[in-house]
Amino acid sequence: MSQATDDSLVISSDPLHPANLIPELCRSFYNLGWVTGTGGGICIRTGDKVFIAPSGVQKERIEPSHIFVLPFPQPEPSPHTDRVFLRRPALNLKESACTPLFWNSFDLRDAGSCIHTHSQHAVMATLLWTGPVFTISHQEMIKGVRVAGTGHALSYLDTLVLPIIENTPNEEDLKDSMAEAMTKYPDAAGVLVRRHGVYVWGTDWEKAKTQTECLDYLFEIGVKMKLAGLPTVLN
Ligand SMILES: CSC[C@@H](O)[C@@H](O)C(=O)COP(=O)(O)O
Ligand SMILES: [Zn+2]
Repeated sequence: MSQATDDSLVISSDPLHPANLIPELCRSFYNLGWVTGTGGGICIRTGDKVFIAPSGVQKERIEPSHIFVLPFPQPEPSPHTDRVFLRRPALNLKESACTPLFWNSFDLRDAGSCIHTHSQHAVMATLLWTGPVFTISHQEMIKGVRVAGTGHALSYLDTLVLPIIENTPNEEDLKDSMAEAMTKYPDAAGVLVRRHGVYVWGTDWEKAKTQTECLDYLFEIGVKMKLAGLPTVLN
């Protein structure tokens, strides 16, 4: 495994540098209840570099020096190669267990950012929608979600459909079922994970963030509607 420690890749006075944005965004996601108890996170890809937070740490207390930088694409895997890094933190940290799932969004959707939340609204949606998809229609916030997460915006008249995959004991093991769901539902902007949370991506961090906000709103109102006995999809 590479031991690169090039701090210039993560130390910048630019507040919009990914290594500054990830800690700032994780703090705001923590306050929304999306990344508490070390769960959840966000990654940002700028062309050929991917910026990823460490695993198992308080996500609201990450510092730029804790960020991993990986090349995109990764070199071809072989029995003798491991994940390749351009920069690893000096501290004894491991990259987020979400890394292979974030990679699905780059490989399959050419995303520039992917967000993983443990929002209770997402988890409740996966409990009340017991089948393979979450669906909702006739909600204004549907217009803030894009086809495939990276295409054009949905219309008020579109029904939002998001696949739900089953959880696994280890986050990494969700990679294949997430990829399968993305292939089966090519227009979906994210993938829900039952009893766990959601992955949402976009062309850049701004669009990943606003789509996650719209989807979280739709999960919350959908759950409330279902509990109130109201239909969530109208004809
Ligand atoms: C409460 S621990 C949750 C983790 O196992 C996992 O689900 C998660 O989302 C975060 O993984 P991490 O490796 O800390 O980035
Ligand atoms: Zn998780």
